[in-house]
Amino acid sequence: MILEAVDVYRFYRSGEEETLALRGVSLDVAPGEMVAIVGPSGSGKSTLLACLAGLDDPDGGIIRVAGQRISHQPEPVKAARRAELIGVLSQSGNLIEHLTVAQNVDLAQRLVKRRDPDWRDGILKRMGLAGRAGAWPSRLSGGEAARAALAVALANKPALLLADEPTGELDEHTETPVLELIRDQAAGDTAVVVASHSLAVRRLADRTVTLRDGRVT
Ligand SMILES: Nc1ncnc2c1ncn2[C@@H]1O[C@H](COP(=O)(O)OP(=O)(O)OP(=O)(O)O)[C@@H](O)[C@H]1O
Repeated sequence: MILEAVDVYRFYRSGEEETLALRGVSLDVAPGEMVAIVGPSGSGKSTLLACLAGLDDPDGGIIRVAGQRISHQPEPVKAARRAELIGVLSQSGNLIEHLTVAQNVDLAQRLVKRRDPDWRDGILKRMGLAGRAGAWPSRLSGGEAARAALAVALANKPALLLADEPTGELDEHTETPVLELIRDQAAGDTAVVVASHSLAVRRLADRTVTLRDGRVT
Protein backbone atom coordinates (compact mmCIF):
# COMPACT_ATOMS: atom_id res chain seq x y z
CA MET A 1 0.00 0.00 0.00
CA ILE A 2 1.16 3.54 -0.69
CA LEU A 3 -1.15 5.07 1.90
CA GLU A 4 -2.05 3.38 5.17
CA ALA A 5 -4.24 5.30 7.60
CA VAL A 6 -5.28 3.30 10.64
CA ASP A 7 -8.02 4.35 13.06
CA VAL A 8 -7.48 8.10 12.69
CA TYR A 9 -9.17 10.40 15.24
CA ARG A 10 -9.16 14.18 15.29
CA PHE A 11 -10.89 16.35 17.89
CA TYR A 12 -11.12 20.13 17.92
CA ARG A 13 -11.63 21.80 21.28
CA SER A 14 -12.59 25.38 21.87
CA GLY A 15 -13.53 26.14 25.46
CA GLU A 16 -16.23 23.68 26.58
CA GLU A 17 -17.03 22.69 23.03
CA GLU A 18 -15.55 19.62 21.36
CA THR A 19 -15.93 18.71 17.70
CA LEU A 20 -15.18 15.13 16.73
CA ALA A 21 -14.02 15.75 13.18
CA LEU A 22 -12.67 12.22 12.56
CA ARG A 23 -13.82 9.19 14.54
CA GLY A 24 -11.68 6.21 13.65
CA VAL A 25 -11.13 6.53 9.92
CA SER A 26 -9.06 3.80 8.25
CA LEU A 27 -8.05 4.00 4.61
CA ASP A 28 -5.62 2.03 2.46
CA VAL A 29 -4.77 3.15 -1.06
CA ALA A 30 -2.77 0.97 -3.43
CA PRO A 31 -0.30 2.10 -6.09
CA GLY A 32 -2.14 3.08 -9.26
CA GLU A 33 -5.43 3.60 -7.44
CA MET A 34 -7.57 6.75 -7.34
CA VAL A 35 -9.91 7.14 -4.38
CA ALA A 36 -12.61 9.82 -4.11
CA ILE A 37 -13.49 11.06 -0.62
CA VAL A 38 -17.03 12.39 -0.55
CA GLY A 39 -19.51 13.39 2.12
CA PRO A 40 -21.61 16.32 3.25
CA SER A 41 -20.09 19.61 4.29
CA GLY A 42 -18.47 19.24 7.72
CA SER A 43 -18.12 15.45 7.45
CA GLY A 44 -14.33 15.61 7.90
CA LYS A 45 -12.92 15.46 4.34
CA SER A 46 -10.53 18.41 4.64
CA THR A 47 -9.46 17.35 8.13
CA LEU A 48 -8.66 13.86 6.83
CA LEU A 49 -6.66 15.19 3.89
CA ALA A 50 -4.70 17.59 6.13
CA CYS A 51 -3.81 14.65 8.40
CA LEU A 52 -2.83 12.43 5.45
CA ALA A 53 -0.57 15.24 4.18
CA GLY A 54 1.05 15.64 7.58
CA LEU A 55 -0.17 19.25 7.70
CA ASP A 56 -2.23 18.37 10.77
CA ASP A 57 -1.60 15.66 13.36
CA PRO A 58 -4.35 13.25 14.33
CA ASP A 59 -5.22 12.84 18.03
CA GLY A 60 -5.20 9.09 17.54
CA GLY A 61 -4.19 6.57 14.90
CA ILE A 62 -1.28 6.16 12.53
CA ILE A 63 -0.62 7.39 8.99
CA ARG A 64 2.09 5.93 6.78
CA VAL A 65 3.03 6.87 3.23
CA ALA A 66 5.24 4.47 1.26
CA GLY A 67 5.96 2.71 4.53
CA GLN A 68 7.17 5.89 6.25
CA ARG A 69 5.34 7.32 9.18
CA ILE A 70 3.84 10.77 8.61
CA SER A 71 1.83 11.21 11.81
CA HIS A 72 3.46 12.20 15.10
CA GLN A 73 6.90 12.97 13.79
CA PRO A 74 9.02 16.02 14.52
CA GLU A 75 8.14 18.85 12.12
CA PRO A 76 11.41 18.71 10.09
CA VAL A 77 10.96 14.96 9.54
CA LYS A 78 7.36 15.47 8.46
CA ALA A 79 8.29 18.34 6.13
CA ALA A 80 11.04 16.27 4.50
CA ARG A 81 8.79 13.23 4.04
CA ARG A 82 6.01 15.42 2.69
CA ALA A 83 8.32 17.10 0.17
CA GLU A 84 9.70 13.77 -0.98
CA LEU A 85 6.61 11.55 -0.96
CA ILE A 86 3.46 13.64 -1.16
CA GLY A 87 2.07 16.08 -3.72
CA VAL A 88 -0.56 18.34 -2.19
CA LEU A 89 -3.09 20.19 -4.29
CA SER A 90 -5.57 22.53 -2.68
CA GLN A 91 -8.40 24.67 -3.92
CA SER A 92 -6.63 27.88 -2.98
CA GLY A 93 -3.73 26.75 -5.17
CA ASN A 94 -0.10 26.26 -4.31
CA LEU A 95 1.48 28.81 -6.61
CA ILE A 96 3.78 31.58 -5.41
CA GLU A 97 2.69 34.77 -7.13
CA HIS A 98 6.09 36.37 -7.69
CA LEU A 99 7.54 33.27 -9.38
CA THR A 100 6.76 32.14 -12.92
CA VAL A 101 5.12 28.78 -13.54
CA ALA A 102 8.50 27.12 -14.28
CA GLN A 103 10.10 28.75 -11.23
CA ASN A 104 7.27 27.46 -9.05
CA VAL A 105 8.06 23.90 -10.17
CA ASP A 106 11.81 24.50 -9.67
CA LEU A 107 11.19 25.72 -6.13
CA ALA A 108 9.26 22.57 -5.24
CA GLN A 109 12.19 20.52 -6.57
CA ARG A 110 14.71 22.55 -4.62
CA LEU A 111 12.94 21.61 -1.39
CA VAL A 112 14.26 18.09 -1.89
CA LYS A 113 17.56 19.30 -3.36
CA ARG A 114 16.56 18.13 -6.80
CA ARG A 115 17.09 19.95 -10.05
CA ASP A 116 15.68 18.38 -13.12
CA PRO A 117 14.74 20.91 -15.82
CA ASP A 118 13.95 18.12 -18.30
CA TRP A 119 11.40 16.58 -15.96
CA ARG A 120 10.01 20.05 -15.27
CA ASP A 121 9.62 20.81 -18.97
CA GLY A 122 8.07 17.37 -19.52
CA ILE A 123 5.53 17.85 -16.76
CA LEU A 124 4.61 21.33 -18.02
CA LYS A 125 4.11 19.86 -21.46
CA ARG A 126 1.92 17.06 -20.12
CA MET A 127 -0.13 19.68 -18.28
CA GLY A 128 -0.58 21.59 -21.57
CA LEU A 129 1.50 24.48 -20.24
CA ALA A 130 4.60 24.29 -22.43
CA GLY A 131 3.83 27.76 -23.76
CA ARG A 132 3.08 29.19 -20.31
CA ALA A 133 6.32 28.27 -18.49
CA GLY A 134 7.35 31.91 -18.20
CA ALA A 135 3.91 33.21 -17.21
CA TRP A 136 3.08 34.79 -13.85
CA PRO A 137 0.38 32.95 -11.91
CA SER A 138 -1.87 36.04 -11.90
CA ARG A 139 -1.98 35.93 -15.71
CA LEU A 140 -3.21 32.33 -15.91
CA SER A 141 -6.81 31.34 -16.58
CA GLY A 142 -8.57 29.26 -13.93
CA GLY A 143 -7.91 26.02 -15.79
CA GLU A 144 -4.26 26.92 -16.45
CA ALA A 145 -3.75 27.83 -12.79
CA ALA A 146 -5.21 24.49 -11.69
CA ARG A 147 -2.90 22.65 -14.12
CA ALA A 148 0.12 24.69 -12.98
CA ALA A 149 -0.72 23.86 -9.36
CA LEU A 150 -0.84 20.20 -10.38
CA ALA A 151 2.59 20.52 -12.04
CA VAL A 152 3.97 21.88 -8.73
CA ALA A 153 2.34 19.05 -6.77
CA LEU A 154 3.96 16.54 -9.15
CA ALA A 155 7.38 18.23 -9.21
CA ASN A 156 9.03 15.49 -7.16
CA LYS A 157 7.22 12.47 -8.62
CA PRO A 158 5.24 11.89 -5.42
CA ALA A 159 4.16 8.42 -4.32
CA LEU A 160 0.89 9.96 -3.12
CA LEU A 161 -1.08 12.82 -4.66
CA LEU A 162 -3.63 14.43 -2.34
CA ALA A 163 -6.13 16.91 -3.69
CA ASP A 164 -8.73 18.77 -1.63
CA GLU A 165 -11.53 20.11 -3.83
CA PRO A 166 -9.04 20.73 -6.67
CA THR A 167 -11.62 21.98 -9.15
CA GLY A 168 -13.91 23.82 -6.74
CA GLU A 169 -13.50 27.10 -8.57
CA LEU A 170 -13.77 25.74 -12.10
CA ASP A 171 -16.82 25.33 -14.29
CA GLU A 172 -17.79 21.92 -15.60
CA HIS A 173 -16.13 22.51 -18.95
CA THR A 174 -12.74 23.44 -17.44
CA GLU A 175 -12.97 20.88 -14.66
CA THR A 176 -12.91 17.72 -16.77
CA PRO A 177 -9.43 18.08 -18.34
CA VAL A 178 -7.93 18.90 -14.92
CA LEU A 179 -9.58 15.88 -13.31
CA GLU A 180 -8.43 13.67 -16.17
CA LEU A 181 -4.85 14.82 -15.62
CA ILE A 182 -5.21 14.00 -11.91
CA ARG A 183 -6.70 10.63 -12.84
CA ASP A 184 -3.75 9.95 -15.17
CA GLN A 185 -1.39 10.20 -12.19
CA ALA A 186 -3.02 7.14 -10.65
CA ALA A 187 -0.88 4.93 -12.81
CA GLY A 188 2.22 2.99 -12.03
CA ASP A 189 3.43 3.63 -8.50
CA THR A 190 1.38 6.70 -7.62
CA ALA A 191 -1.75 6.66 -5.48
CA VAL A 192 -4.29 9.49 -5.68
CA VAL A 193 -6.82 10.68 -3.10
CA VAL A 194 -9.27 13.45 -4.05
CA ALA A 195 -11.79 15.00 -1.68
CA SER A 196 -14.59 16.65 -3.60
CA HIS A 197 -18.25 17.47 -3.90
CA SER A 198 -17.96 16.97 -7.63
CA LEU A 199 -19.76 14.05 -9.23
CA ALA A 200 -17.13 14.03 -11.96
CA VAL A 201 -14.49 13.01 -9.38
CA ARG A 202 -16.64 10.07 -8.33
CA ARG A 203 -17.02 8.98 -11.93
CA LEU A 204 -13.28 8.98 -12.54
CA ALA A 205 -12.23 7.33 -9.27
CA ASP A 206 -11.62 3.60 -8.89
CA ARG A 207 -13.29 3.70 -5.49
CA THR A 208 -15.40 6.13 -3.47
CA VAL A 209 -15.15 6.47 0.31
CA THR A 210 -18.03 8.32 1.97
CA LEU A 211 -17.54 10.19 5.23
CA ARG A 212 -20.42 11.12 7.51
CA ASP A 213 -19.86 12.76 10.89
CA GLY A 214 -16.20 11.79 10.79
CA ARG A 215 -16.79 8.12 10.05
CA VAL A 216 -16.51 6.03 6.90
CA THR A 217 -20.00 4.86 6.01
N1 LIG B 1 -9.68 24.39 12.95
C1 LIG B 1 -10.87 23.92 13.37
N2 LIG B 1 -11.33 24.22 14.62
C2 LIG B 1 -12.52 23.74 15.06
N3 LIG B 1 -13.32 22.93 14.33
C3 LIG B 1 -12.92 22.62 13.09
C4 LIG B 1 -11.68 23.10 12.53
N4 LIG B 1 -11.55 22.59 11.28
C5 LIG B 1 -12.67 21.85 11.06
N5 LIG B 1 -13.48 21.86 12.13
C6 LIG B 1 -14.77 21.14 12.27
O1 LIG B 1 -14.51 19.76 11.99
C7 LIG B 1 -15.59 19.19 11.24
C8 LIG B 1 -15.04 18.65 9.91
O2 LIG B 1 -14.64 19.75 9.09
P1 LIG B 1 -13.98 19.56 7.65
O3 LIG B 1 -13.57 20.92 7.18
O4 LIG B 1 -12.94 18.52 7.73
O5 LIG B 1 -15.21 19.01 6.79
P2 LIG B 1 -15.38 18.90 5.22
O6 LIG B 1 -16.07 17.60 4.98
O7 LIG B 1 -14.08 19.12 4.54
O8 LIG B 1 -16.36 20.10 4.88
P3 LIG B 1 -16.52 20.95 3.50
O9 LIG B 1 -17.06 19.98 2.49
O10 LIG B 1 -17.50 22.01 3.87
O11 LIG B 1 -15.17 21.50 3.16
C9 LIG B 1 -16.60 20.30 11.07
O12 LIG B 1 -17.57 20.16 12.09
C10 LIG B 1 -15.80 21.57 11.26
O13 LIG B 1 -16.62 22.60 11.76
